[in-house]
Amino acid sequence: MTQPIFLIGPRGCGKTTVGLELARLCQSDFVDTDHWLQTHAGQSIAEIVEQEGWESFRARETATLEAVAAGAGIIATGGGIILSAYNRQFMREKGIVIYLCAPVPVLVERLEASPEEGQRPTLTGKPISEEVSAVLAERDALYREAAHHVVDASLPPAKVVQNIVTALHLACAS
Ligand SMILES: Nc1ncnc2c1ncn2[C@@H]1O[C@H](COP(=O)(O)OP(=O)(O)O)[C@@H](O)[C@H]1O
Ligand SMILES: O=C(O)C1=C[C@@H](OP(=O)(O)O)[C@@H](O)[C@H](O)C1
Ligand SMILES: [Mg+2]
Repeated sequence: MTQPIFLIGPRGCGKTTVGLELARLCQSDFVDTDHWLQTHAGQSIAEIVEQEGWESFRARETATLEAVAAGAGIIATGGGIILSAYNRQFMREKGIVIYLCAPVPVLVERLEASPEEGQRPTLTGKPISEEVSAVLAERDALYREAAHHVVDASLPPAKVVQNIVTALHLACAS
């Protein structure tokens, strides 16, 4: 692997889970932009958003993306990374971008089981089921615009990983 692989998609599609497993299989480095950002800030995303607002978080997210993309590993991004045209173009030019695509009911079920509110403060103030539907309707076209490949993320993690390995012709164990 000579360039980074960016995993994009909505909250709950499995970017962090699949990214970790893919990195393990391919013996690659793994970075999660949300984890990196929170560790370096010494604050959770919920705290940053509460104290400084979403715009400040988005600026930090872009700085994080630039910082972590120097290597050639697997990069799990946050669900809103594609809101910035700069980020979309940066990822496309710098590496391979994969959209983990899953339908609303699957995302809602996962997020209700594992809300991780410190990392996922509300985006709309609506209940999860309404929020996921509204946000995906706004962002699906942006995920597709940014992506080189779209994979079905409703499958079990190991299967999603395998489909990425196949789509990218990666020389990893299977
Ligand atoms: N392919 C999958 N099948 C079943 N559950 C999954 C899958 N991918 C992720 N999950 C679960 O969904 C939740 C959110 O996953 P996560 O990797 O944090 O998503 P993201 O980083 O895209 O927001 C976690 O509880 C995780 O275990
Ligand atoms: O969809 C979003 O706008 C966000 C998704 C979160 O990441 P995950 O997609 O890993 O949950 C995190 O970056 C932040 O709460 C914003
Ligand atoms: Mg994540």
